[in-house]
This record gives sequence, structure tokens and C-alpha cells, in this order.
Amino acid sequence: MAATDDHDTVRAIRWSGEALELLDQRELPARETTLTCADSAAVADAIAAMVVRGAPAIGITAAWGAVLAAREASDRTGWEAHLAHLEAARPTAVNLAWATARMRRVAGEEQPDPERLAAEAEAIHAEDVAANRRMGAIGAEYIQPGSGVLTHCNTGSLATGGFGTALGVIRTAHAAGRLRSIHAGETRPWLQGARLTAWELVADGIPVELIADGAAAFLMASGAVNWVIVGADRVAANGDVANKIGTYSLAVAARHHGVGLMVVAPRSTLDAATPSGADIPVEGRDPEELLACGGHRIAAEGAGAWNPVFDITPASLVDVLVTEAGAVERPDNEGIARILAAPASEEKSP
Ligand SMILES: CSC[C@@H](O)[C@@H](O)C(=O)COP(=O)(O)O
Repeated sequence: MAATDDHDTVRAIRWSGEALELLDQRELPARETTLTCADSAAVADAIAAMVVRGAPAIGITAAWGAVLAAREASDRTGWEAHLAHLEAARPTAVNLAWATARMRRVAGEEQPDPERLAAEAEAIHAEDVAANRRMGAIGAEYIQPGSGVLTHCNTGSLATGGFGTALGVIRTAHAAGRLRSIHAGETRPWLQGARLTAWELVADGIPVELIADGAAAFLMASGAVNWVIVGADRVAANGDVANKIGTYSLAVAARHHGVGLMVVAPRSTLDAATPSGADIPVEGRDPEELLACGGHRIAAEGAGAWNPVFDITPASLVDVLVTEAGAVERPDNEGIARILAAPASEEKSP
């Protein structure tokens, strides 16, 4: 297992003082290798290539990219060009633009000061870990003892500053002895569930069973699932949720079977400027990711592929949205606005 942080969970993002060191998530679980990014273009490339992925982790990484950019740029205009390059790396996770906006605020109108920006990047990382711990506690309160949960993609330490969003709730509920079972969807085509979530939970000694994504509705019909618990890449002002492709199918199946859907996301993932899910840019990636698996071509030669890597779940299918500032049941415009307006210190439990 790779080096851990203060919270005994894996740390995917490290600042050496000179460069950004990223645990290369493309290689997991077979190999634990580190990719060192010495300039902001390398950081943007690493985000686009999914060396680092997961909305909060992308935001933290972009913040460090802004620090490197401040060292490289000779003036403010040059720094802005580096930020624009970082912001274009992946379109759906709003945490990326949230982080660069925060770095801009710290920089003010001046030539950005790398030391001040580094302190802000550290703060963004630390705040994310604290938010995850808080969300874990709030979300776990919703889970009745003896529950079965199903999660999707990877929302753990690898996807965040540490501990995780949806996986943080699952870690907390497991530690409290509330869980009968944990299932994780394999998450085709990139296999974040099979490769990353399983790796994190096995490392923690938390039992997990994988399912093929297509098995989810049948698992729910068997009565094994009380809560589907997922993260988010962006929550629109009306509560619609962009998350890993397959989340919408899980939400529809969950509602059909009377299973709860919990979305766990820090406020850095809530986007008041995007009115609804229809306004969220959904990333489409290379069809090769679908036509091949583990580097081996699996589809018949000549077949094409449609590869959106996120989907939109309407707010009406979300039973509870958990943030570090409290939980909102059946989120809507009013509930999202209330959470965004809550002071940082206001932490309401359900
Ligand atoms: C805490 S991570 C929340 C989301 O970012 C996660 O569910 C997800 O969809 C990640 O997608 P990815 O394409 O792996 O970056």
C-alpha cells in the first residue's frame, strides 16, 4: 500500500516542495507508481489522462498546477494562460474551475506569489479531508444498522484529498458496525470500482463484493441493497447530479425497488452558476476506452462506440444530498441555495 496520510488512508497527491507527485491511478492495482509533474502543463496532461481523477482530487491537483504556473509565468497574462490550459483538462468536474477561481482570488490583481498560492493549495487539500470526515459522519447517520450498500466508481482517498465522499460514508458506517454488506459496481469502461474502490477497501480490511454494472437492478431486487451511495462531479443549482456513467441507471433502479439514493459531495462540487443538469458539460472520451479492456481489444473490429463518461441524474431521484455543511433531503433549488449560503462553521446533522 502506498504511503498514507495522517488519517491512515492512501494519499494520491503530494507536494514535494518543488513538484507535484501523483500516484498513477492508471496503473492500480497492479503497480503503485508515482508520476512527478514539474510544470503546470504536466499537471494538465495528468488530469486529462486520468493519472489523477475524481472531482475533489482534480480540484486539489489543479490548485497545485496553479502554483507551478506561478513559478513559470513571467506575468499575470502568462499565468492566466496556464490556468486556462488546466481548466480545459476535463470539463465535467466543477471542482477544477472552483479551485482555479479560489487561486485567482488569493492572487488578487497582482503577479501571483507562489508561496501564497502554495499555502492556499495546502488549505484546499486539508479542508477537503475535513469535509470528507464530516460528510462521513452525517451520511452514516442515515444508514440503519444491518444495511446493505451499493456504490459506484471510486469516491475514496484516491478521488479526494483523503478518506472519500461516498466511500467516506461507507467507511464511517462500516466502522460503526452498521453495514451488513458492501457491493461495488465494476464501473466500465475505466473500472474505477474494480480497480480502485476494491483496492482501497481491501487495504482497509473492509469486505467488498464486486458486481458487473449490469447486475445492479437484480441485486436490488434480491433485497440486498438499502442504499445506493455515490459521489458527484457537479451538482447543478436545481439539485441535478452529474456523476460517473451508470449512476442514472442506478438511480432509476433504486427508485423502482424502494432503495434510497444518497449523493455525497463537498460544497466545492455544488455549482450555483449551472441552472440544471441539461447545462452541465458531459465529457465524452476516446471510444477506444470502451472497445478495449486492460489494453486488449475486445470489440469486433469495425464497431464504433459511444463513450460519455458521466450522466445526469435528475434531482427528483435523489433521496438525500450530504455535504459538509449538512444534508438536504430531496434536493431542489431552495435546498442547494441554503447549503451554499450556510456559514462554513454551520454543521447540521440530520
Ligand atoms: C469523490 S469522487 C466523485 C466523482 O468524481 C466520482 O464519482 C466520479 O465520477 C469520478 O469520475 P472519474 O472519471 O474517475 O474522474
